[in-house]
Amino acid sequence: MAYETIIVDVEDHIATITLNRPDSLNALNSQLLAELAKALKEADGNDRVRCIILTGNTKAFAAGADIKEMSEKSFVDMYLSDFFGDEHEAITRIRKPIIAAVAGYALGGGCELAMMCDFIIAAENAKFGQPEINLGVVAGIGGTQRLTRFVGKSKSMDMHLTGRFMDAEEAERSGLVSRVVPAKKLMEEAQGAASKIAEKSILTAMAVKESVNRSYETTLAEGILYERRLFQSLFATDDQTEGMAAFLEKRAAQFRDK
Ligand SMILES: CCCCCCCCCCCCC[C@H](O)CC(=O)SCCNC(=O)CCNC(=O)[C@H](O)C(C)(C)COP(=O)(O)OP(=O)(O)OC[C@H]1O[C@@H](n2cnc3c(N)ncnc32)[C@H](O)[C@@H]1OP(=O)(O)O
Repeated sequence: MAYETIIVDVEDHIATITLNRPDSLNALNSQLLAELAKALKEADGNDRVRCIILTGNTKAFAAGADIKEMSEKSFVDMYLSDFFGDEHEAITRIRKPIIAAVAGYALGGGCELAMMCDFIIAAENAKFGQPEINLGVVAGIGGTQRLTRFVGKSKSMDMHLTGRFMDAEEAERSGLVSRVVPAKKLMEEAQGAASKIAEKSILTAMAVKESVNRSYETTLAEGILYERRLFQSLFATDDQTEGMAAFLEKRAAQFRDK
């Protein structure tokens, strides 16, 4: 399908989705979000795809929701349509791993989008923030909830109340991002991580994603039980047999998603 606001490239079992509204620093308008939802769903359903990378350009991952588009909305518009409700569902239902490769600005909805991915690899020039307070609103798609869980109340409250940005070094130090690399190495690093994930059993990769995400939804005891049942259930797969046999035979495992 031809997209206008994103670019989709599928190669070597990796789907790379690039946000492509450079004139507005990839502001997330309804068209881009609809195209992104469709592309993510297609990648998730494409048997050739084993890992997804979501990225922007060197200046911006996404500078947030499109302020011009939102400025024309009323409470009634937002509430009756449950604005952004479908978008949240669309990304949280994706079962394959999604890596956010962030350079430049990831602000507001851009930061929230990156946090909904499975992990973030940041370029040294990345800047994260939830500056919605400057617009007279709070974050609207998980920013106050995920950032607080990821970096702690004090830093999250600081960022939401002051609207300040955090740079890549602070983001890594606070646990928001997994790795920081030179901007020119960002896609190489993200593709390297995606390639490693693509070599694993998709069954196990999906189970890992479910189990880690479950830790934000339940108690420790319930989460440990959920994880243990997933661990036990994977012993019913050929991939577990292959993985352990390969180790003992000192060879690379050949997983077949069975
Ligand atoms: C489908 C799959 C799942 C998807 C789910 C996740 C996505 C959810 C998206 C919706 C989220 C809604 C809830 C969210 O919490 C609400 C928000 O995001 S509110 C917006 C928050 N962001 C901001 O407040 C940042 C605004 N921008 C700035 O502060 C500055 O632009 C900057 C980033 C500091 C850069 O400053 P400069 O370098 O000076 O550049 P300019 O300001 O001149 O910008 C260049 C150009 O881009 C336009 N622009 C920048 N940001 C936005 C924006 N957010 N919306 C619209 N347009 C933007 C700016 O107007 C300039 O355009 P020009 O004037 O040149 O035409």
